[in-house]
Amino acid sequence: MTGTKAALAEDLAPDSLARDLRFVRRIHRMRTLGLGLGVLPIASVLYQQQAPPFVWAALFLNGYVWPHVAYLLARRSRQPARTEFRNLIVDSALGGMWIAVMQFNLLPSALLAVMLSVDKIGVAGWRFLARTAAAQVLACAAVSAALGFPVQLQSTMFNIFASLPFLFAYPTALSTAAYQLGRKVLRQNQQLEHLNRIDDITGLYNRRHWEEAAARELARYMRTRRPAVVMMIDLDGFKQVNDRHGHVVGDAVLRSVAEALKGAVREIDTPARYGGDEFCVLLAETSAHGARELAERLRALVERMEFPQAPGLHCTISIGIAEANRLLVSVEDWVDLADTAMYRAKNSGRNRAEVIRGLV
Ligand SMILES: Nc1nc2c(ncn2[C@@H]2O[C@H](COP(=O)(O)OP(=O)(O)OP(=O)(O)O)[C@@H](O)[C@H]2O)c(=O)[nH]1
Repeated sequence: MTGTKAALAEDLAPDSLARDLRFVRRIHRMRTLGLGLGVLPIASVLYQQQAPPFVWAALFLNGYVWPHVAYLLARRSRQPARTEFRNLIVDSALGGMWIAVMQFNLLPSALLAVMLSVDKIGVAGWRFLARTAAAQVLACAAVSAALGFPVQLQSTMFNIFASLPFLFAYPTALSTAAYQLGRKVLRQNQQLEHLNRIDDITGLYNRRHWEEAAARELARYMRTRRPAVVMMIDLDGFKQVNDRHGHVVGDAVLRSVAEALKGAVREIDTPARYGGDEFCVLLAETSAHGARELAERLRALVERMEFPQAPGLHCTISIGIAEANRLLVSVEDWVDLADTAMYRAKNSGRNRAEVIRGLV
């Protein structure tokens, strides 16, 4: 597997540890920033309340120790993502607790409640928010009840200033993370789309991609009457190669022929694996005459090939060539024509190229 393919497979796997750990790291960064800055508005209220030292200690632990504890818990867990979701619920509960301790001081409390909601939606949507909000409300109600339901809504200028860094920095960081995630998904979709068009064994384009390219070329031919050729190439007696030498050697033969094909055609041509032991090439701006020269070169190349895994093995190919003509209605017609030429080559003794002429 190529690096890209391996990374993509890992990301798309239903249970990928590496992906979970990336998720845990992302949450750790957001939590460290959010709590680091979230401490400021809470501290401004505690300062005004002249809170006792143990409350300050609790704030310090929550703001600067809990992010690292949560990270370690998730990292060491067998199911890091699941543990991280649990940590996020704890975050919300602790947030609810601080709202009660601040006696619902309006701006810091609203800020805390909003930030703890938007990041949950960003991580896992509205359903998850419902769970975390429940934890937040319960913790808030319990602590407020324990304190005798004190309410002091008014926010001072000091509270407002202390809230500003959190107010600006956290949403910015959240939207940056969401943007990066969106870009990544887009990139992965593009990679997937590309991989869906590549043949695994040979690395050539597959039939799906090739047929689309051939349809475009046929449409171009109909508009411009510029020559174009479809070439079908089939290995001779490939079943025997597999039977005698095994499928690993068979695959190596397919790869070698694909390499020869890639090396022989021009940038504007489209070689592909049509399926099984059959290859196809779309040759733009090429007449049947030019295609025959290429076919001959290719035929000679394959005939001379040697395979270290199977000394003494020699392979040949039969090639059918069909130029585009105005009676072609579809790519299938064009392929049929080239296939007919290829079967003629097989029936005439193999290891040769045949051009089909005229409008069939
Ligand atoms: N190793 C390998 N073999 C494949 C693959 N795909 C198809 N084949 C084999 O290719 C062989 C094609 O055989 P046939 O279509 O009968 O043709 P042939 O033996 O080449 O005979 P002619 O075409 O008449 O010369 C079959 O044995 C398939 O199993 C593949 O990806 N790898």
